[in-house]
Amino acid sequence: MNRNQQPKIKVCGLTQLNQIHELISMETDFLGFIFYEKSPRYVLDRLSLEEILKIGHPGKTGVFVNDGIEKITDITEKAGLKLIQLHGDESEDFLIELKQKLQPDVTLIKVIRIGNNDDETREKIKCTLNSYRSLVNYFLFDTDGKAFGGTGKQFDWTLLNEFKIPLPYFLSGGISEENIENICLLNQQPFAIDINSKFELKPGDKDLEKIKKFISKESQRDDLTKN
Ligand SMILES: O=C(O)c1ccccc1NCC(=O)[C@H](O)[C@H](O)COP(=O)(O)O
Repeated sequence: MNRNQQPKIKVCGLTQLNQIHELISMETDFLGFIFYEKSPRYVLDRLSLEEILKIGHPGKTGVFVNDGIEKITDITEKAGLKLIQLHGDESEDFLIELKQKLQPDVTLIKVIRIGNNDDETREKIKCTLNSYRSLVNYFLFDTDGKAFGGTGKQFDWTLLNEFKIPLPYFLSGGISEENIENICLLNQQPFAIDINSKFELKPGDKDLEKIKKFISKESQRDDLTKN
């Protein structure tokens, strides 16, 4: 199994320690913890900050939606987060201030939520890519819906082919074993794939067998590409 050439895997919405340890043994690259209280995957309903701190993994990612700087920096420190995913409408000024308050080794991901395939969406993507490219390490494209995230819905990936994406990016939004086949249609391959609700028994309770099969299939895809 060689996973060097293919997108990395992020599993988001984790709430159970036994599942987290299994995912680490499967070499999952990023573990996503949701600190948005309105999410059915709100991690602090199930795990304490001390428990998250004890998880030794370089891809511990905290997902925040329109939170204040103090809350984000406090949780980042107490939970030992390595990446922060900003999933709301955080402004550029907010990001500048946040970066000043965080340890320099914390990685930032700016989410771009994509709605309809129309000119308004194109403008939003273009503006966000331009304005945030020097402020963050990665972009993450997700589907815009009634909820901020975890919608289980896919956006029109072909929209991404209209842009030169200036940073490595995470592809997200309703990714499943079926639609991942279409990743080959993307001109610029994602740095990572973010999976969530399509791999759950119920919100926050992951289907580990399904994830294992997905990871193994992705690895085979890479091996086949090289043969
Ligand atoms: O998953 C949530 O409940 C959630 C709520 C609010 C903001 C973000 C949230 N999830 C963040 C993620 O990175 C998800 O993996 C992403 O939204 C894709 O989820 P899905 O469409 O279910 O695959």
